[in-house]
Amino acid sequence: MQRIAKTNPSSDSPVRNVLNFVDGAFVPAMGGRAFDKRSPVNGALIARVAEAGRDDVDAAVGAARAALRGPWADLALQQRCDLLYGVADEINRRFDDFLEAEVADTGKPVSLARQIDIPRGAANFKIFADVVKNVPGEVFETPTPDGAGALNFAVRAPVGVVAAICPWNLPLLLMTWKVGPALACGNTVVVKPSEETPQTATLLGEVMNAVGVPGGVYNVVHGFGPGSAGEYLTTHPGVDAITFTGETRTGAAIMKAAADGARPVSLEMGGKNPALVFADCDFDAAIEGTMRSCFANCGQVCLGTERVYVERPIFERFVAALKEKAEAMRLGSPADPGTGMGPLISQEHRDKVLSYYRKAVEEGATVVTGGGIPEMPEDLAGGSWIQPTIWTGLSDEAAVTTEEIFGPCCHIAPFDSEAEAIDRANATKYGLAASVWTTNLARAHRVSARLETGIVWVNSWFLRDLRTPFGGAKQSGIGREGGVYSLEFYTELKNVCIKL
Ligand SMILES: NC(=O)C1=CN([C@@H]2O[C@H](COP(=O)(O)OP(=O)(O)OC[C@H]3O[C@@H](n4cnc5c(N)ncnc54)[C@H](O)[C@@H]3O)[C@@H](O)[C@H]2O)C=CC1
Ligand SMILES: O=C(O)/C=C/C=C(\O)C(=O)O
Repeated sequence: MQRIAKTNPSSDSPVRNVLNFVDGAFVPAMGGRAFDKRSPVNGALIARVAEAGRDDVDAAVGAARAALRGPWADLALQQRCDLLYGVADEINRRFDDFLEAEVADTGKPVSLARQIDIPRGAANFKIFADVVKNVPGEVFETPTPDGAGALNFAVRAPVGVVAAICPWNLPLLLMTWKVGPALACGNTVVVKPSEETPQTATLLGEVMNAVGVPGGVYNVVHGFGPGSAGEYLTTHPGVDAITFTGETRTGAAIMKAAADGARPVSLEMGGKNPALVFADCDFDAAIEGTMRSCFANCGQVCLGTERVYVERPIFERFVAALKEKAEAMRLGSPADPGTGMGPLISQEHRDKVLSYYRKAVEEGATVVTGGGIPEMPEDLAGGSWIQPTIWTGLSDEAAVTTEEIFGPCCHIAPFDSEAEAIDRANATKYGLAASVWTTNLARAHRVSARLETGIVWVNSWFLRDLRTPFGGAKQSGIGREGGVYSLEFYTELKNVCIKL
């Protein structure tokens, strides 16, 4: 096997050569296969990515197993945590490299990735090192017939080799949200990044090597889902647990794969998230927040709002204000600090989003703004650009108001009572996140309590505290991650009973 020290050995070429990372080395696919990665901004070829076959996945899982039993298990908790603090520091030291790679893969504005994606990549290692060092334990004193008693206490052991199947919308953020807690808990990992965003996971391999994380602790295999690295990894018998973020249908397929061997899964899946805007809200804050929740990252955020319910007295004003904001948003080169919105991830995803834009019209929507492909300068014309779009006038049963679109779009509908707003917000198979905009504290409590979602933001959106439980209800997910809640998935609790 050819072993290479850096992610991109042919760095003089504008087209990168992105390799798998197995047992601490960057390696091409054993079968020699590779696929193209194109820029969402202009369609140019930016990378050739090694496509892992069964043999490559097998090697990665084998390396992870060996490290789990060997050098990783030999480290004391403090040493393990020190390495993870080192990873966080090294990501920050190489901030611009990560930023460049993430923006190249996704086309998202540099201003957004600089503020959210890359800092969270580092923070996800630090928080979980803090958590595992500080998590308290419990002791039960158990009476026994001889009067001497017994002590029961639970210790946490790593669950084993963890497969992390990752999406393309927040690649580094969501991948490290899995890898950070997995490693902090003493597991080893094999990551399968999305085929659309191979670079930052690969770059993280360099970071792992630089700070001295033993080979095999962190592995990356590239490829697609069915019939490719995703399927080979999730069906591999050497994988002990699977964590996934992505579409609900894919999550269901992964659950089926995990059933073989009765392996645990953590699933963070789709959403059709509502925002409930009451007439007593701080209007400007509600507009600003809804603007972000609908259009940030070109609408490609699982927590994003696609259904907006506005109390009737402020409905017309709200629609007009959101329209004005959407139309003022600047689409353009990610490098330009004034760019508010980049392209969608790919032409394929744009086809999907555009099919909903057409469907909205067929279903009788009023197109308040957008609805198509924007005019872009010649150098960007080959990108997967799309207009931010707002509709009104659809029923709650329309495809556009019930199915996850994952684009920069929302439907706005009026409501007349609190109970009606809650019922309509809950009338979905999804249950990830909701936003509530009101200055009435009692209402905020009442409504939050009745919303069937894993997360409720009141007068905010995507305001994250990494200690809090994060995950979805209904078909939006299984399990919660964040702070100590991540330990439920990434560790096996073992009770030790000592007879005194
Ligand atoms: N954070 C989220 O909730 C995300 C939701 N989506 C939704 O999913 C739709 C499709 O986007 P995709 O990237 O195709 O999402 P996806 O769910 O198909 O892919 C996510 C990851 O799973 C892998 N994968 C796909 N099928 C697999 C299988 N059978 N076994 C193992 N791994 C598999 C993919 O290669 C990728 O790494 C989007 O239009 C959007 O609606 C997409 C990305 C993120
Ligand atoms: O902030 C997090 O930990 C996770 C955010 C997840 C998404 O935004 C997503 O999956 O789109």
